Amino acid sequence: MKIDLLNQIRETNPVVLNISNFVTVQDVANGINAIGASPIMSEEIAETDEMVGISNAVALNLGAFSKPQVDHILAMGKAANAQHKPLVIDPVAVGAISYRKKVALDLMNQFQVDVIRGNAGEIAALADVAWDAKGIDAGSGNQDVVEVAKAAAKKHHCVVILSGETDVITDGEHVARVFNGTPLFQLHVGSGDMLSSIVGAFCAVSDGDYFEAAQTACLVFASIGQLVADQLQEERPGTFSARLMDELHLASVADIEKIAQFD
Ligand SMILES: Nc1ncnc2c1ncn2[C@@H]1O[C@H](COP(=O)(O)OP(=O)(O)OP(=O)(O)O)[C@@H](O)[C@H]1O
Ligand SMILES: Cc1ncsc1CCO
Ligand SMILES: [Mg+2]
Repeated sequence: MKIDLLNQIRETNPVVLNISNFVTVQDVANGINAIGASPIMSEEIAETDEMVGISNAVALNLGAFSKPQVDHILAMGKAANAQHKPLVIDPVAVGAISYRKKVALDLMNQFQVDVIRGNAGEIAALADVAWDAKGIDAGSGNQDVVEVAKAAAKKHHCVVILSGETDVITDGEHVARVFNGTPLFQLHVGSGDMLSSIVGAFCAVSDGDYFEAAQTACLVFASIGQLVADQLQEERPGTFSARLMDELHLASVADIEKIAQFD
């Protein structure tokens, strides 16, 4: 685990280009900014090549798309591949809505993603493993999440992050797990979206080792959430979300090293 990648983000301020969803776009932009990278969002297909050109990573969020946006997402993914920019996808609710799964698979057949970041319900759907996903949430299932994540990574030839109480990160062979976090993340819609785009920021400074970038992003994000939760007297989702932004900006590598739990 190379926690020092956090300092590299803060030193080099990489540009992370996002297709976001209208629900969480502000949190995603501020989360990227707070951790030390530079967000830019796009809604116009005509600017795709130029946008990808100025970016150091691309994050595609499938949280709320219409047909014209699917064309835009496709163009963005293809441009990221053509311009050799790291590409992350967040397949929101593909476990709950069959149309979304079809669109996500169709897109991923036409470009190669470097990292997929989703919860157990989403990753199980992309691995074709039985799971009872619930809307945008993970839902429930009794398969081993490590095996689910490995199957998805092998199927899609990329790094997979299956997030949850324990985050599982795998390239299909090697597996890392992050045990940090807080249930308060679940009370803030968009925690997952923020993580996916922050994975993009870590990929941007990773020299092409996206497995390491993905692990480190999970460790940093989950640990910072845990730091915040540890400071609260009771469950306060509003305070958590504001303090999360503060600590994404303020937390040091040493703060994270003190509480980091992973294997
Ligand atoms: N029960 C939990 N305990 C500790 N940490 C958690 C728990 N559930 C989720 N997390 C953390 O929350 C963050 C977001 O992951 P999550 O799996 O909730 O994404 P998601 O389901 O896509 O969320 P969203 O609803 O925002 O799209 C990750 O850092 C993960 O480690
Ligand atoms: C609530 C919700 N609906 C579509 S996207 C989204 C935010 C989580 O991605
Ligand atoms: Mg999500």
